[in-house]
Amino acid sequence: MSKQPNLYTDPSSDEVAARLRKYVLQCQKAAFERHDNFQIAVSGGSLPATLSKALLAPDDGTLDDKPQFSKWQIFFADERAVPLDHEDSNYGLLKKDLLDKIPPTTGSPTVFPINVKVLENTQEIADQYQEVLMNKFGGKDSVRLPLFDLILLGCGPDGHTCSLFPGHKLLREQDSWVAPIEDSPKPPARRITLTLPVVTHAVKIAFVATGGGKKDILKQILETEEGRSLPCGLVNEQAGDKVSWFTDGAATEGVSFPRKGSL
Ligand SMILES: O=C(O)[C@H](O)[C@@H](O)[C@H](O)[C@H](O)COP(=O)(O)O
Repeated sequence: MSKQPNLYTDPSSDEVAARLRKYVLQCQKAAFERHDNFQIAVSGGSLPATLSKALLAPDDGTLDDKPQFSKWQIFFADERAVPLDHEDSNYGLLKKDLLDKIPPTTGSPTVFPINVKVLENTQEIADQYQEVLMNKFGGKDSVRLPLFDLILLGCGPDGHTCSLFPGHKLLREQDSWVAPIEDSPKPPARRITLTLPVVTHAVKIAFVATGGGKKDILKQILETEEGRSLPCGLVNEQAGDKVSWFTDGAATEGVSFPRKGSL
């Protein structure tokens, strides 16, 4: 894939959230032209809080500026093998930061958490989550890969994304849609994650990275050869201009990769 990802840099995290809102709503509009719902996957980390700031801001009264939550289907790009009310749960985080704050009059998204009855077996959590995806996106025999309208991701300080970590064998997984990981270097160790082919197949992929703690890794991912083989770099390489990075000035200080102006 020769096309480059889109890099957007705004001065503050509030402005990042405002731009992210516009982008998500553009993706929603494009999804409604293809089908009657908006199918997204989200990660954990700081993303749910930024998403909440973006999506719960007052709208301008037009349909294009409203998240139509009742038509949203929200899946998890990765999840930790813990109960849904555990402080490490990505579902729990999304619930606290976003879902619980959506005004009931706006309509509620349909959310697809992991099956907590099989927590002791990460392979089984992954298999069951893959089955959830098969039901929603067509079985594995009828579609090669699920096609998310949008996947929203974070970027770890080592260049990981979802629960795909640098140098890990999971980066080579080609067959499964959802895979278990028992040795995540970021705690907790036991998780499930969408695989790289699923992530890069999505219609659009957005990374949100803010704060000075991200500047070294962003420079590496966007500007160096070795950064291209990190998980975030592989997404850039394989999905090209389907990928957009939403960053603030602190996260991209010293990064000379060309910025995009408007969305
Ligand atoms: O569940 C997880 O641990 C995440 O999905 C992980 O991939 C996260 O998105 C990054 O580590 C960035 O996290 P921050 O946004 O908090 O830096």
